[in-house]
Amino acid sequence: MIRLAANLSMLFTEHDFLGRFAAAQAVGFRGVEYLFPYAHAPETLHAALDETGLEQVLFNLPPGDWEAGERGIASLPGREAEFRDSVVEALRYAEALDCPRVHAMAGVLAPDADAQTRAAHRATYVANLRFAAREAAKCHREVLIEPINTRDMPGYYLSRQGQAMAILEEVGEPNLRLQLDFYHCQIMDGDLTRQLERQFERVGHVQVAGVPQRHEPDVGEVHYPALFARLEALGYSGWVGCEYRPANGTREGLGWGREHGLRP
Ligand SMILES: O=C(O)C(=O)[C@H](O)CO
Ligand SMILES: [Mg+2]
Repeated sequence: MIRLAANLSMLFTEHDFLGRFAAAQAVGFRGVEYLFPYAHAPETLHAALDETGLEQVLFNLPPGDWEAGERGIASLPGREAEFRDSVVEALRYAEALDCPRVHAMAGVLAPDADAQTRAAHRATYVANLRFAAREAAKCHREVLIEPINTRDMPGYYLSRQGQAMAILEEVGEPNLRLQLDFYHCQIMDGDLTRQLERQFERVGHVQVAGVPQRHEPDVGEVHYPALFARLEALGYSGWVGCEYRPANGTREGLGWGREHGLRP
């Protein structure tokens, strides 16, 4: 059974953030994910989950200075203390919201970075992720890494599936897992079904969106019914985050999810 989670950073934006929880529940979503919880007290978000019966399935660690263009700090040399604090803060929220997993964004690498700089980023990334995974293991949480396409996020440090698998292998912590966003995977690597099969044991979360416009999954070049069928055949028991920008209003574009419990 595919369990769909509404990404409240992209869906239901016709409502204010806290109003999006009820809007998602009303059309059949059973879980929610979003970028960052930190603008709200944990108690406020917990109340929104309680009132709707929704599960919190994912959110991101603090990303550095998002407004200034930072997209995570996990691979940035010299920011290790800040990263460690961000792990503690994210896990505080994860425990308060009963959220099983958090995503550590890698950060951006200058396109002209030399080999020494690239090596420093990798070493920092591996050490930071090992710290994060070990801290998360103390409260039975998972930490995820997600390859993100460099068309949407130029210079993002982690952009390829093979790169992510090598990092997971090098860090060597069982609760460090892959956030497989099929949208990014199609843009950067393609071969979606085989990528899923190859990496399945390390997949901690899945996200979907149409390619190339990042609208609903049934808009664009990816045939998601085949991927959903493969996920079920493989026995995927996690969540599928609906991380897309609706082509029109959120409710108008939910027809694709009827067979997965959505009620447009
Ligand atoms: O960009 C994405 O696809 C993500 O899932 C990140 O968590 C937020 O940028
Ligand atoms: Mg994603």
